[in-house]
Amino acid sequence: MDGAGAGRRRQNEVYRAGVFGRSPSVPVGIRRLQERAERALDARAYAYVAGGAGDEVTQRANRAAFDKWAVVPRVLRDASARDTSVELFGRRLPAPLLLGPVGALELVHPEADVAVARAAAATGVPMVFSNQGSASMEDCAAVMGDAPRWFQLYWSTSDELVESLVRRAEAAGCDALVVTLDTTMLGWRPRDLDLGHLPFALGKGIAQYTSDPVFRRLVEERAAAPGPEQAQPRPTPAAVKALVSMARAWPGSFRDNLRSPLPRAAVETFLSIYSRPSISWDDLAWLRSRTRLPILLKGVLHPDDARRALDEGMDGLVVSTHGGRQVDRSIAALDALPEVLGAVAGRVPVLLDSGIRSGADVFTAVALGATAVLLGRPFAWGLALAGEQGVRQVVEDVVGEFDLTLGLTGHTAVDQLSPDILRRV
Ligand SMILES: Cc1cc2nc3c(=O)[nH]c(=O)nc-3n(C[C@H](O)[C@H](O)[C@H](O)COP(=O)(O)O)c2cc1C
Ligand SMILES: O=C(O)C(=O)c1ccccc1
Repeated sequence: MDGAGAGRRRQNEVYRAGVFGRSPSVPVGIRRLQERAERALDARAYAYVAGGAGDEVTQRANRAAFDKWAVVPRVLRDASARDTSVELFGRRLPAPLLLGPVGALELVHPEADVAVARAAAATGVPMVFSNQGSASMEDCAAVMGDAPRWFQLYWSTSDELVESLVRRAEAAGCDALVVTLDTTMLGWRPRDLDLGHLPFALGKGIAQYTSDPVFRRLVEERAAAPGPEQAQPRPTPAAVKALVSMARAWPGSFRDNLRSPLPRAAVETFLSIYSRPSISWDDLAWLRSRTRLPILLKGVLHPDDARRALDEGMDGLVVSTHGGRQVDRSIAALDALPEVLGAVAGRVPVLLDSGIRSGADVFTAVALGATAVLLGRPFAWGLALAGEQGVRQVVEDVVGEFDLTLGLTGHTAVDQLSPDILRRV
């Protein structure tokens, strides 16, 4: 779908549906949407998506930060014809909105990333493929036509794997790379820890690895040359699940694979490879020299880091707290945005996520100066309840409310928004 005008058409559809009484496939209001998802999901899947780090102070602060801003609408400005589209890295998007990277979505719905990819393509809103996806970027791209998509990278300990992922993202038609920097280690997440859940989530987010030629070669090398025989501890149920998903990822009979050293080698390789906590600024030049795609850094909250990112030739930032899942008591994303914008001074796009729940939230973030925002948990709730259609409706609802808010505050285009329309309350 073309970007310009798409938002408008969609909003008309939303209205028509409402006026003629077609009931939505998932609740329109975010609270009921999440309540319904909580009832539909098993306790561990719900805890995994809903939960945050520590006492979830940052997760709440991400929402409270929006409540500290109020919109002061303007009247009598003819807002009859509106355009919600924005241009980002040379491409026109239907709204300042993307679907953020969310890993292990198979916990929520069997069609996982592929259902999200179809919904993204249907709405024209870009999908950011997660490095920890439950489906490979190639399988997602295959259902998207030439609709926009980006790839999110977790920096592996293997440069070879990083390079392979980048080449695959280019070949899969991705328009940008998002390097997530706030999750070199998974945060302290009591809900998951209490349910003994983490290895299980990791096991559902391995498709980018098991579909990767470099990863597969490393696993086969490890399986062929096992280290000295060690007494293996009795695997936990979660570890058994991880072994089973790894065994499924290789060709050949599942039973034979499960008996072979492959699954264990795959899990060991994955655990030793998937993250590199030693990553530092010096590593960025290496990535910069290996791709012409725009590179954005996700998880930047400090203005000095924003300045450094520009010095390193980065093309954009995503101000994010990872949805409050990483550092409890970290500053809320929206509270960090103004200083980051000050440091960037308009030189590159600055995106934001963490706490976006509605079109009114998109409006506030964009009015404060964000170029676009990423949606996270809300589309996962839509996916949980109604698969592709649920994601699609959540996206259409957010864009529809954004369009209405734009018009009802006296604007006809996104570039008219500025902090003038907001007051601190
Ligand atoms: C279940 C779940 C899985 C996530 N997985 C990833 C991931 O694989 N990569 C990544 O960069 N961010 C990941 N995130 C963070 C999101 O991209 C985004 O920053 C966050 O969801 C924004 O917060 P919000 O959902 O509360 O708005 C994940 C978030 C959730 C809720
Ligand atoms: O849960 C997350 O927030 C996340 O980023 C992740 C990391 C590893 C596997 C799956 C998701």
